[in-house]
Amino acid sequence: EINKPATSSSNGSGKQDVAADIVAAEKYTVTGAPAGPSKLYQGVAWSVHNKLVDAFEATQAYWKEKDPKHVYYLSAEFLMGRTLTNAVHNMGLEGEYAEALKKLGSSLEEVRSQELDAALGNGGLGRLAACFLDSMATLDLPGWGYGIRYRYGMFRQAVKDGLQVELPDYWLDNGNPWEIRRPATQFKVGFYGSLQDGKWVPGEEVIAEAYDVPIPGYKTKTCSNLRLWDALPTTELDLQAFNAGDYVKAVEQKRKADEITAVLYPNDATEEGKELRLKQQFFFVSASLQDTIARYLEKHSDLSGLPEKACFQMNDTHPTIAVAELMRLLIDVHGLSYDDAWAITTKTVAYTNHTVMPEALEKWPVRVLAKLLPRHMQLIEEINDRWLASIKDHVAGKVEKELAAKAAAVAEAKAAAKAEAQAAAKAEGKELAEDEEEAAEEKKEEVDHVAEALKAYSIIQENQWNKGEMLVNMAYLAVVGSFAVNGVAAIHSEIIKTDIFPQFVELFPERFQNKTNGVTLRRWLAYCNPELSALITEALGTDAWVKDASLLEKLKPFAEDASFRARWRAIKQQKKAALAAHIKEVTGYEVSTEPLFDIQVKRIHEYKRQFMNAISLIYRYKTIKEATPEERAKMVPRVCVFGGKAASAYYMAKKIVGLVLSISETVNNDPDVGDLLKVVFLPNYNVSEAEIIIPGAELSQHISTAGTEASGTSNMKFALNGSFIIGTMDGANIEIGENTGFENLFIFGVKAEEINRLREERKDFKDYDPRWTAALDMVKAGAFGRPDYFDDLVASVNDMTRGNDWFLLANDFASYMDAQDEVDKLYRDQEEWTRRSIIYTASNGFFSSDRTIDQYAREIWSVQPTPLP
Ligand SMILES: CCc1ccc([C@H](C)CC(=O)N[C@@H]2O[C@H](CO)[C@@H](O)[C@H](O)[C@H]2O)cc1
Repeated sequence: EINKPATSSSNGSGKQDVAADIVAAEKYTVTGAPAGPSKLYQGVAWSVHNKLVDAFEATQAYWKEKDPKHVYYLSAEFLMGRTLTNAVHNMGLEGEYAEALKKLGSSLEEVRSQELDAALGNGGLGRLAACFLDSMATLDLPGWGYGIRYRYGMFRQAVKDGLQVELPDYWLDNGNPWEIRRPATQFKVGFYGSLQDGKWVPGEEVIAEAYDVPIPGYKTKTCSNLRLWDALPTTELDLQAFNAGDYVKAVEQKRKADEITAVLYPNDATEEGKELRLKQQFFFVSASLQDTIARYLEKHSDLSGLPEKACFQMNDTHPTIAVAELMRLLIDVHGLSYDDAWAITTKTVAYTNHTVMPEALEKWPVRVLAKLLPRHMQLIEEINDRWLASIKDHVAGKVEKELAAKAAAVAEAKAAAKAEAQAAAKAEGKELAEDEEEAAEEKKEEVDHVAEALKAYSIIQENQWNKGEMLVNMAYLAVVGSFAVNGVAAIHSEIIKTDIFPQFVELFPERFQNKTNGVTLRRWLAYCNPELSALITEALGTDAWVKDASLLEKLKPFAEDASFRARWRAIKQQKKAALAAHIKEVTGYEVSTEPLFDIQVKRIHEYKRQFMNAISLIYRYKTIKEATPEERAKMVPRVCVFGGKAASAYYMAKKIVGLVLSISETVNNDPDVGDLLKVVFLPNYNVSEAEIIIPGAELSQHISTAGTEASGTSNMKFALNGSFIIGTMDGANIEIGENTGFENLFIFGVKAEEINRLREERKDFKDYDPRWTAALDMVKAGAFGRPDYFDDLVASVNDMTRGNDWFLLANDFASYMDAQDEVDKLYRDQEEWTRRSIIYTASNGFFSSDRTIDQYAREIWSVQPTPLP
């Protein structure tokens, strides 16, 4: 079934003649591209494909036979990036392929840049899923990822006339050697239609076809799976319609199927609420659940055993329709009772929350859900009714207590008032009259209170911005339908308990956990920074740290060794040079490698405060312009790099990109500035760009308003590559500080617990830092061109009359600037800087996704490592 391009036989030594392999596989390439790196890349990729398939089949066959419990990671996004380097190194084939490519007059370095990124994700959430797959395979954990095979991934970002433009991501045009099409693995998925005597009769049906992407573990035979679903029409061409000349109708079904998996929604933290988005979510969830149940029933007949053999982890609320779909499959298709189905569902499904931003929490209008998925809406209503019924007494008890307390307070106040009035009346020699109907009023009120209080627990709730419209709160459905709920960093897991789900924590506190994020050390240190990795391996005398990150701790003593520091610094310089070359190639800007390389790369979002960074650079520019030669001589030069995509419909984020580009244009072409400051916006930030940028960084910025960034994962990648962090007490910055020692981080800004108060008071905020005002005045004065264009951006943080600056940039600016001065101060002492840079790498093995996944496996999934014999 699996298509394996014919490759050459072994060269008699049993050792596969990889070079011949590659040449043979080159013929297999789809594109017919002329000889050259891209064709060679295809040849290498297909030859690696074969080795992957062997490992994949062996693993899946073994797990099928052993039938261990599996975890299924349901995610609408998998930001995989490139595969070649990761696959060759994880399978320990780098030697063979380097040698073979040398024979063919090329190298892995040369061919790997021919590969297009698999950009099936927006940012943090999608990349985390990819790191998790690498760790699950490396830890030999039986598990699959389930997602969508988008035809077009995350848009490619280009810059035109100083603005972001979005271009389609034709990532499949040259074929995809990393997937295996499974024409035999297909499931029907229905939409719309109606309920006829309780049975759902879909109005539209498509076929979900599987594509398997082998996921090789590091230094293990285990090769797990990422199954992505593509949508096919039940009938490709409606010949009747065609013959009747209705050509549109003839291909209508195909068009409808194609649109489901056509494109990834490019929003990173604002829900769009488009019906097609829900269609995408249900499509991959239904196919994944049907697939898992079908494979379960191949070995088991009783579905009540499913929780022992499968666990579904929902990557945020995007797959949460799974709660209703599993109920439908168990009841409508497999004939279980509601209670049995609910018992199975709530023992099988778990939910991870990745954001507290209100605009990112999905709430589907009942109208939309009922139209697209009438049976599921019916089930969600039943789930909600039974849920509210099950907690009614608890809530009534609470209301009673609160009312009693309030009544007592009111009575006390009344009694006091009455005593006072009576005393006053007595003083004037008059009697006081009793009033009946007040008692009646109290009685009536009590009834409403319980109903009112229950609303706070209801999965189905009224839209507070559009009275009368009912919404399904997908996060509430996820919490009620899951046996475990976790946040992605310590502070975040506390915030979701206190701010997002307090009423649920009250009822089942044990369900709430924390699982601090992590990143794979293979891609994000060993493979993107082989030079630094070689030095670490040499120092530790082993490369075991790549699989056991806690061994990095042993690097600490080397920080005190000057010669080791010199080699460490030399490698950082090397990586800075590589980054500088990339900047030159992509932007044309020449940057020196002497300055401090200061990086902020992540999705553009107001809460991530790229704008505050930009304002600080305007002031740095102003300082340079006004400085005397003596002062300039003492300044620490900087190369400041920005990277990140703005969601295509996110107006303010696009303005921020525009401002950074204007600052870059102005500063970099200002002869007065020279190498003292260069500002660069690197377009199309993605996984492959990150692999070049992160090793070349010396300072990375994670400056979100405290309490807004759930975790962050680039902070971990920078820290592991010896790059300092300037940041707020937010997300995983805090745990990085705890591991690295806060004295080694440049922490600034208000704390999460102060935010609400400061937001209250922000309208009377007066003490603007003069550096802030000076910088914004330059923008308003047109120092960076098109002042009108930036007017509302400036107003968004500087005009409290318009109730702005929600993310408190003005509040944090002074301490941010002071922290930046601390950075300059330390950078002047390169020995101390390097010493601490080594401490960063040595202290943050905790942030390996192997540690994270090991915790999920033990504390949520109850899945055991099942390595091949
Ligand atoms: C409905 C649109 C939408 C799309 C994506 C999202 C994601 C949850 C946003 C996201 O990527 N969150 C990031 O997840 C990372 C992995 O846990 C965290 O490290 C980041 O802090 C968090 O912003 C929300 C809403």
